[in-house]
Amino acid sequence: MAKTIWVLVEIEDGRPARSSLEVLSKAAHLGRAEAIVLGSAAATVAPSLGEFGAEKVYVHADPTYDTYLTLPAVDTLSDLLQRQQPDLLLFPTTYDVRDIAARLSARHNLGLITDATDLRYEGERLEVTVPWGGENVVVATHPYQGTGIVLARPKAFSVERFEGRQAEIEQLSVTLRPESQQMKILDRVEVQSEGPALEDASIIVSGGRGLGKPENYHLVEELAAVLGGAPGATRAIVDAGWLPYSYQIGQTGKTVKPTLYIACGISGAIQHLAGMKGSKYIIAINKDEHAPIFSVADLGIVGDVLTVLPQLIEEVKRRKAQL
Ligand SMILES: Cc1cc2nc3c(=O)[nH]c(=O)nc-3n(C[C@H](O)[C@H](O)[C@H](O)COP(=O)(O)OP(=O)(O)OC[C@H]3O[C@@H](n4cnc5c(N)ncnc54)[C@H](O)[C@@H]3O)c2cc1C
Repeated sequence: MAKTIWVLVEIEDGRPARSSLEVLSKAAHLGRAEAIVLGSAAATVAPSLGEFGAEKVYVHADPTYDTYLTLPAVDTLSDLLQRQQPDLLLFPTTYDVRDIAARLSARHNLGLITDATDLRYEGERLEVTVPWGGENVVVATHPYQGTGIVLARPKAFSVERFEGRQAEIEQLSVTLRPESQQMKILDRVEVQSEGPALEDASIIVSGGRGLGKPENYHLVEELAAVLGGAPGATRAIVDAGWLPYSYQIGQTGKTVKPTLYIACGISGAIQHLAGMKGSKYIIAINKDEHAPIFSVADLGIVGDVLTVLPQLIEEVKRRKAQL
């Protein structure tokens, strides 16, 4: 029998978030995909989800979900889980959803596998692929019967269209508990940046501690700008306060998959590689010819970033001027 897979669909700017649609498309290939959409824009978003693979959508269009952090969503999903037992909750890895998944796992004693890059059913058994440092992966499963939870990495799956599919819509009637309205969102602050977002950029120029000091990071920004890409960073320089966390790429930062990733003064620690080694082409600039980053690079430049970057920027500008 087809597996029933629930996907929690987040809303961004009144539309379903891309990371949710990626996971919904995957769920539709694995079995019967059912979406849950919560918040003031839920009723508007719900009808479009059939096109992305949902066969059924549970809707609760209540603004409380927009105002309070995660707990109202956890309550609603918990109520739904008590009434129905899907085979799997397949969720995108985002800040809120990570929190929701952890709380559901604890409340209902459900197995939780995080950081998935792929999953499939082998008969009744779910096999989840999880990167495990360097070139290694592990295949994990939920050993017990019943619902399991998997959090998938962003960009692990593509968004697909299921032409003509129309989802059945069920309005949830849930009473939201006042005791779950304790963490109120006071303000939403959008970090202003020019050029494409890191997650969407097809070219990323990323800087590390090899840049020497924060004032040199402008070289990374300049190269990203002339190439029409986005600037990124390692945790070392984010932790050092050079840049906000939104720039961090790696295991505890963003996972990116651009066509071209240029690593400048980055050693290539496994935690950094975890977030960028899916890039199609990697260029590394490092003065240490034995730096681990060269093991994943398609093109390696052994040299001082402070010398190489200005030359590269000038050369790109010169060639662009000739176009
Ligand atoms: C649990 C955990 C999670 C982590 N998560 C992340 C994560 O999400 N993202 C992440 O990035 N890191 C993460 N880290 C940290 C990671 O282990 C490394 O410490 C970090 O990636 C190193 O950053 P870096 O390459 O900028 O610095 P370094 O490792 O110090 O490397 C600097 C490099 O620059 C080169 N260099 C120096 N001067 C020059 C120059 N003038 N020109 C050219 N090259 C030069 C050096 O040869 C060296 O290779 C995590 C660590 C842990 C324990």
